Amino acid sequence: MSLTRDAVLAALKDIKDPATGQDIVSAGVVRALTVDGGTVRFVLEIAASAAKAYEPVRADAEARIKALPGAETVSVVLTAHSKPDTPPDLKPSRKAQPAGPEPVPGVDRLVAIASGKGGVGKSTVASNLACALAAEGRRVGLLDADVYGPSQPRMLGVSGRPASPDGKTILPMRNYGVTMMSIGLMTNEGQAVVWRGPMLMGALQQMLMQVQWGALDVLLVDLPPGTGDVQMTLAQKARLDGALVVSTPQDVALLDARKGIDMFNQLKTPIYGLIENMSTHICSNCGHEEHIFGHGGVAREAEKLGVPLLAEIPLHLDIRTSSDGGAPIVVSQPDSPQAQVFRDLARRLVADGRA
Ligand SMILES: Nc1ncnc2c1ncn2[C@@H]1O[C@H](COP(=O)(O)OP(=O)(O)OP(=O)(O)O)[C@@H](O)[C@H]1O
Repeated sequence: MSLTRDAVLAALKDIKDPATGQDIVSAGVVRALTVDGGTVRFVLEIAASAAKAYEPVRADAEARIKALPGAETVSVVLTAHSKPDTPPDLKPSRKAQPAGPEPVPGVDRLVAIASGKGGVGKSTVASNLACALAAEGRRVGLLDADVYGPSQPRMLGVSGRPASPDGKTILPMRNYGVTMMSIGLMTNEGQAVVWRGPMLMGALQQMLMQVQWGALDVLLVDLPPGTGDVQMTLAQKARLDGALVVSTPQDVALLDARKGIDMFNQLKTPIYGLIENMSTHICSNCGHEEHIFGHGGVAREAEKLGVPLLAEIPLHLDIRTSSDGGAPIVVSQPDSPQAQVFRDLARRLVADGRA
């Protein structure tokens, strides 16, 4: 029996909206529902501050739809409300946006660096990979789209405001051979920013399309963790060539990484591979190796998912201190074994024509 939109809506009507007490369909929380064969996708549009309260609702909705006859793949994402009352800081200068993904001008390849879970070292991988690609002679850009914790200015030792001489385009920053732009350079330092859906889209689109990236072999995009607006917007607005998914070996991180991979599959973005970070701990005093977070989990997961495991990056104090100090280990200790892992990753991506 094939799954119908009505059957999906009927199942969702059994779920109560915590904010209004109505069912989530009547409360207008369910948006952008598509039912395509056995694939069901929709968003739950909620207030930005209510994300925690709605996670059980999201999980419940996903479980109920999955249990319907004919349901195969179900994607439910939480997205923040679009209240028109707060004007965005960042106004895209173009009004009508063309539908469908566009190439980023001058950029040959657009590659996302994603993680399902926060704090797994996605930004550390992104900055080191960018520097390693630059060391291979590639023209590389890094767009820090981690709206919830932009860390690339600190990791790449970049500060100051990007200039906009004509008021329309933005000049990117540059360090260690990497052309970079970060959402953190466009907001005031230390200022908490609550991004709503449309603001995110505007800011991301502006950073992709209005920054003068110049001619680049590859533009890496450091995404926020998880599966939300930024990921969706990126895949819908820009022609994304592929994604690298970073995970630590723990089960919880892997579980989230799987969700990330599922999302990219649904967005039809090829997964170039998994990167295991904090793979083994190497003691900075004695060099002793220890598998703090377990070992082999990401390799097993990669095999299960049929994607390559591209790198296993050790947990090493120097990786953290170098990033904290504004010179990634690939730059500050290029001949160290830790830097070598990133350089091997860069070489592999170049050899495969992906960077
Ligand atoms: N392999 C590693 N060895 C040592 N420290 C690491 C390693 N990878 C990341 N770290 C440290 O872990 C912390 C989190 O890393 P990072 O900011 O790159 O994670 P993230 O996944 O981008 O986080 P967020 O969820 O905030 O975007 C940082 O202090 C970083 O220096």
